[in-house]
Amino acid sequence: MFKYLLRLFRRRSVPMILQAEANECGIACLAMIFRAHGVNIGMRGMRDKFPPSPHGASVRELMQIGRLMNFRATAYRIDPENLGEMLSPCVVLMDVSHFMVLTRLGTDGINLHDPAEGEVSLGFREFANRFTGVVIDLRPSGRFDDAQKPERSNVFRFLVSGFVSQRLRVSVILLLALILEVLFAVSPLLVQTFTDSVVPSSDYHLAWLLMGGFSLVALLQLAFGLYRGLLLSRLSEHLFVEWNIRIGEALMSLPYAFFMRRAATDVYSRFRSIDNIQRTVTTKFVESALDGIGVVFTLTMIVIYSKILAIFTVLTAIVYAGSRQLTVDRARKAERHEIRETSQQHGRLLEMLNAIHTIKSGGMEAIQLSRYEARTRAAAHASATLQMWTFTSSAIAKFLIQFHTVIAIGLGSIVCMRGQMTFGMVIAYVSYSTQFIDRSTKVSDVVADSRLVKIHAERLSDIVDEKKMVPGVVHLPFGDAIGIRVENLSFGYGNHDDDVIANASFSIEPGECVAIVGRSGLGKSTLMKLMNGLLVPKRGEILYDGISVSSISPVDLHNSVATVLQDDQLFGGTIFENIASFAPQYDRERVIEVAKRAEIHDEIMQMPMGYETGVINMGKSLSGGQKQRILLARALYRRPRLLFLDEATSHLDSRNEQAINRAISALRITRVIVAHRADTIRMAERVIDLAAFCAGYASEASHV
Ligand SMILES: Nc1ncnc2c1ncn2[C@@H]1O[C@H](COP(=O)(O)OP(=O)(O)OP(=O)(O)O)[C@@H](O)[C@H]1O
Repeated sequence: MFKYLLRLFRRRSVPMILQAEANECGIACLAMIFRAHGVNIGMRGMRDKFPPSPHGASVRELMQIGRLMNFRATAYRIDPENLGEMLSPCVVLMDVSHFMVLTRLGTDGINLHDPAEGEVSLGFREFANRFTGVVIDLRPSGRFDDAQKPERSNVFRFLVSGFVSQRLRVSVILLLALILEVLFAVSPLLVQTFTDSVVPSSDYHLAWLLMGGFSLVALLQLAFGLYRGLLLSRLSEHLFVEWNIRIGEALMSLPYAFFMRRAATDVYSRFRSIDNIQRTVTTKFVESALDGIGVVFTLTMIVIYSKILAIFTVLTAIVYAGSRQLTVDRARKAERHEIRETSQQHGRLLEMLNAIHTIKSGGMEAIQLSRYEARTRAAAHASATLQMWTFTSSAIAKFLIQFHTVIAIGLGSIVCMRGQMTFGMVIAYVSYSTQFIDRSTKVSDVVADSRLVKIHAERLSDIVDEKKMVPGVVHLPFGDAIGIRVENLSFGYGNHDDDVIANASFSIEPGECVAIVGRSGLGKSTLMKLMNGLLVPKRGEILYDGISVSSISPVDLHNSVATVLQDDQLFGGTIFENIASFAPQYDRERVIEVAKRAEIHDEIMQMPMGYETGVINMGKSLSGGQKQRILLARALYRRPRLLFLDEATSHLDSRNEQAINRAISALRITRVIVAHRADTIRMAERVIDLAAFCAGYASEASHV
């Protein structure tokens, strides 16, 4: 009870939670409101509890989620000028279909948490133009489940693990940095000795000695600096490889559903975040690791020389640290914006390249180019804004260093004229204080940059912290063909969307050839992806020889089941490699044998390089029918005991199709075929009409 009251009286500060997918703005806004009221939930928790539909969430769905979380949810239609009646925070619908959280209504403007962009402030007029008038007000209606643990991210552990094998290298880099610090530290003392001892006493011998000493110090600095640079570049290389490979591994262990929800460019841009982190960590963090020690040492020295002058120097450093903190929020926003815009620009370019035939044949060059231009301009503007913040802080740093040097020399000269310091001491003081300012600005930069790096780490968290597939461990029993049993299977793409497959139950005997039919868009490919384990059912089960697909070991699945989907791809490499799925050692005889069965051998032999022909540009150099037959050969190469074919012969002429149908009919394995063409359906021993499952009743299919 006490905790509940405490929560009610606590000031509502709304945390910023960013969406990772285009369709998640609604649940991200709810997560912000829930967190503001003390519920421990983040995007991962929201996705688990309320998986977003690919089409996004409606106002009604968001209200339902609010109620399920013990919040009183009310939706209003309200004019912008009456918004003052609302208690912030609340969810507002902007730009037709984008949800944001309104956090503050002020006379100067309106503050919003935009899950796509971060914090935004809009003038009243701009807000009114973009606001749809729809508001969702959410307030706790009782106790909510407090037992949920706060979501912890594994990104930090992931990043640190990259350094594990580099402990020696990092230690040497730090040691060299320490030596360089010491060498830097003695330089001002040498200058002081020169000025105060050598010049007044005209001691030529000492002068030569000190010159030799200076030169030696400079040479040592050069040698250690070069060696440290070498080690840093090696460390950079290692981190780049290590982090990219580990993220690649994490990505590959994610379920297929993750990739269905994301644009490829979004995932790609998350890999770019690794470059950013690696560059900042190696060029700034590791390099500046000892700047903190340098700050303490140089501060001690300037205090020893003059306490009054030290106050001025420290004040200068504080001004810089303050200015950096003031600009870092803007810089963070600019960084987020830049990532988003650049990713969209790359996306548009990739889209154009992938659809180049459509563009060329449809004469759409100019219109597509103008769409690309708009994205490029937006990305360039975002990049320029980000650069402006970088330039601003470096210009402030340069100004303060220069200003400090001039004033320090001036003040030092006054102190010298008063006889409180020798001229050599003034020079040494100026030198130490400049080093102090230099190091303290670097420390401020590292503090500010760590907040920028956090943005990139959060983006990696989307891959690192996402729930991985748990690989099965059960082995399939030996045999020639696999029998399938589908039990009460239901599946829909979003939590709130209608089920595509509803309560389907049927079985396919080992060795049977079954065609799944139904009108376009009914769910044939979806059923096939469920049956081959790519998608996870919402309810019900799929069993191979009595074993649930999800519990079968991936190796057994790979060895026993092959699938050719409508949009399957070939990879850069030779035809040999593609048919053998890039196995390190493959059986050339078998490649040729399956290519003959897939009716593609003769055409491959007519190519100048035969099976060594490179599949340039992911198969675009091959005709649609040739590509399909190579994909079929690839499936057959693995000697599957269960074969799924989804429109696998749709590009073939009827002669080739009939020949392949004959070859598939002759296989003594279980075959599940999705096709529209009558010829292909006719070769099946049985037809399963999907309409039966979509109409809400399960039926055993009729025999042909
Ligand atoms: N990734 C997805 N996200 C959301 N909805 C999807 C997705 N893929 C398919 N759907 C929807 O699921 C339904 C079934 O699609 P599916 O591709 O399984 O149909 P199909 O019977 O194979 O169609 P076709 O014969 O045209 O290939 C369609 O309404 C489609 O819009």
